[in-house]
Amino acid sequence: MDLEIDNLSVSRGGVTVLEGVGFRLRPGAALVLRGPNGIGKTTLLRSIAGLQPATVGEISAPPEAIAYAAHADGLKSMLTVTENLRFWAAVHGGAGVEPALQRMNLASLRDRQAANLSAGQKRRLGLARLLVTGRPVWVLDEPTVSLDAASVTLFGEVIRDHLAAGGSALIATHIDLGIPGAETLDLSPFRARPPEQGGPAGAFDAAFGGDFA
Ligand SMILES: Nc1ncnc2c1ncn2[C@@H]1O[C@H](COP(=O)(O)OP(=O)(O)OP(=O)(O)O)[C@@H](O)[C@H]1O
Repeated sequence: MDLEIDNLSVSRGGVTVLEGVGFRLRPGAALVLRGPNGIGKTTLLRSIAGLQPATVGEISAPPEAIAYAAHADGLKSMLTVTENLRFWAAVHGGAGVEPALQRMNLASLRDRQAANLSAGQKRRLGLARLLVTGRPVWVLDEPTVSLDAASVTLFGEVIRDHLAAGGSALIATHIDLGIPGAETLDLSPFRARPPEQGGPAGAFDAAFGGDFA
């Protein structure tokens, strides 16, 4: 499924942070979003995932096509690793949990409560969720935070397999995930301009100065 973004403006706390964002993500493709802290990467990804409305513009793919991995892993701390994956598989009606356990190197932790996982193990479980959704468009917000080098390499392979199977991935990341052919989109040119420079009312907030300087 294509993910096509056209002339999108997104806001945070009532303030427009990005405007005029457009790109197309085809099956088998990956697009890496870049930009300094505070530019609006998370805000853009949340809007594409359907968690908050865009103020202007169009998003072609329905939220049901999108698997979103946010900063927070969204784990159910009292459930085991396997139970967490079963829960998400049931919610999404996607694939079985065993391949996801194996693929994200979680098999030896299958019966451990999520609350008792390390930060990197929690992150691997959060990413394993992507595999049980069966959804084609992965939207990933800094997915490698807390992962060690081996797990970063592993997750890069998981993404490559997903692309080879016809999926796609939109990724905000500051590190190289080793995905051949991945394109990069720098969000800096889409930063909302202050009103006196022709931007929409409310686009400027003095508090942004530090991040955008
Ligand atoms: N509730 C809010 N009200 C006003 N502004 C907000 C609010 N929440 C976040 N912001 C601002 O919106 C801007 C975009 O934030 P966002 O988290 O999307 O940036 P980001 O590019 O993902 O940053 P990072 O790389 O640090 O994760 C930031 O300047 C942030 O300070």
